[in-house]
This record gives sequence, C-alpha cells and structure tokens, in this order.
Amino acid sequence: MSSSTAAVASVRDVSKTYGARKALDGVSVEVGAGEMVALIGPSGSGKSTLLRSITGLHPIDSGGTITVFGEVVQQNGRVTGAVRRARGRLGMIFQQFNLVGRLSLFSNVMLGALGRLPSWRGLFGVWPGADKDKAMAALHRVGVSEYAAQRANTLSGGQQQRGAIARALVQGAKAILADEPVASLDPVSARKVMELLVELNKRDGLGVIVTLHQVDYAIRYCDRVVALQKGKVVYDGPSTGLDTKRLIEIYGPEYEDAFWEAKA
Ligand SMILES: Nc1ncnc2c1ncn2[C@@H]1O[C@H](COP(=O)(O)OP(=O)(O)OP(=O)(O)O)[C@@H](O)[C@H]1O
Repeated sequence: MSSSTAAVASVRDVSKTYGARKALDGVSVEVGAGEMVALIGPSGSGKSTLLRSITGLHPIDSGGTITVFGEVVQQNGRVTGAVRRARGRLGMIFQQFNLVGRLSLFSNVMLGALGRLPSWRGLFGVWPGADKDKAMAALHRVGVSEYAAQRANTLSGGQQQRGAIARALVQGAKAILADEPVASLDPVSARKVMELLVELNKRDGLGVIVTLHQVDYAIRYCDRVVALQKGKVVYDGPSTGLDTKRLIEIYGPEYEDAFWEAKA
C-alpha cells in the first residue's frame, strides 16, 4: 500500500502506563487517509497521550502496535526507526503555537523546511529560492502572508496558530495532528483555525486528528468523533450520534461544561 492511501494512523491495543496510572488502556482506533477526526473526552482521559504516542514522543507499553502511513512506528514497547519518516509526514500543532517568538513569521515557517536543508543554511538565514516561494505560498494559503516579516511574538494567537499550520505545510505534512489548537484563542480566531483545518482536509486531502475540549466544535467541524474516558475509547462514530445520553456517558452529568459557546 502506498503512503498516500495508507491510514494516517492505525492504533492497535495500545496501553500507556505512568507508574500506577494507565493513561491509555487498550485503545484501538484507525484514522483513514483524508479523514478529519476529533478526539474528545474529559481532562486527563488520555487525548494528548494518544497523539504523542502516534508521533513516537511517548513510548507505549509492550503489546500494542502503532502504524503511521503503513509503517510501524511503535511495537513491543519500542519506538522504531520509521518514526523519523512518520514525523516528517505528520504536522504537529500545539495549544501554545510553538513558534520561536524572536524570529519573523517567515523564518518560523522556513524552519519547517529545515529537515531537508544543511543546518548552516538555516543558521545563517540562507534559504533556497524555491523554499522561500513555498513558505510564502503556505503563508498566503493560511491567510497571514501580510505578517511574514513580523516577529512571531507580536502576532495575535490566531495569526500564530495559522503560521504554525503554514510551517506544517512547508514541512510537507500529509496529515495534521493538532493538540487543543484552539484552547488559547478567542471564539472568532478559534472558528477561523477550525475552518482552516476543515479546508485543508476537504480541499487538500490532509488527514486531521484534533483534540478538542469543546464538544460543540467537534460536532460542528468533524464528521467523526472518538471519545476517551479514563484511557479507554467509549465512543467512536459520527459526531451526529453524540446525543445527551452519550455526552453524559462521556463527561458525566456536568456535560454542558464541555460546550464552549452556548448550547443551542
Ligand atoms: N509524563 C507523565 N507522567 C505521569 N503521568 C502522566 C504524564 N503525562 C500524562 N500523564 C497522566 O496520564 C493521564 C492522561 O493525560 P493526558 O494529558 O493524555 O490527558 P488529556 O485527555 O490530554 O487531558 P487534558 O484534556 O487535560 O489535556 C492523566 O492522568 C495524566 O496525569
């Protein structure tokens, strides 16, 4: 199977133990190429641990297997050599944007190309023209090209997050793994970032796995939802299937607290 048609991630019987606590407990889930899936669940249910396990940042317990675009990245409690290639194909987006504040937005986006460049070029700001064009095209694509020369720490949260997505595009990511990408944003910026992820998914065919605290955003922007509770998958299906009964099963009786904007 070619990497373009293989599943973004295939997670089979994965557990992750910290001391006496099971952050993930027998999780199996597959996200197909071109799918957009929301990962929801109460605080501490294992959402970030699952994303980080897929990228090989957290070695999982022995017994489970994780493949990314058809290549095994974790097996027998070990992260395999294929993880580097997998990381190149997965663009990671974080709540706190993870841009270098004192560098321009443009330089930050160029860092996405660093994996393919000799390090002295990056250090001295000598970028090949084709990469520069690619970076500007990516900034344009996410709607922040007019801020290219501005230092990242002077940009709004929404602009920084869109810059982080541009960096993932320049990196050549085939899928985006976003860990609470809108948690630090105001609702207007949050909606724009979610709409951008949807557009990259629908128009460019990028797979998207996004953890969200806000159930309303999961329902509005993602066709499929995977819900975790205490490290186990308690729901995997269409977001339209998240009725009140399901939400109480996932979040308990205070489930309305998991809605960001007013519940219709
Ligand atoms: N490095 C670590 N060491 C010890 N325990 C950890 C570590 N990372 C996560 N945990 C524990 O694993 C469980 C799952 O944490 P995780 O961050 O994956 O949850 P989450 O669903 O992403 O939570 P939140 O929505 O609050 O970000 C929690 O009980 C957490 O305390």
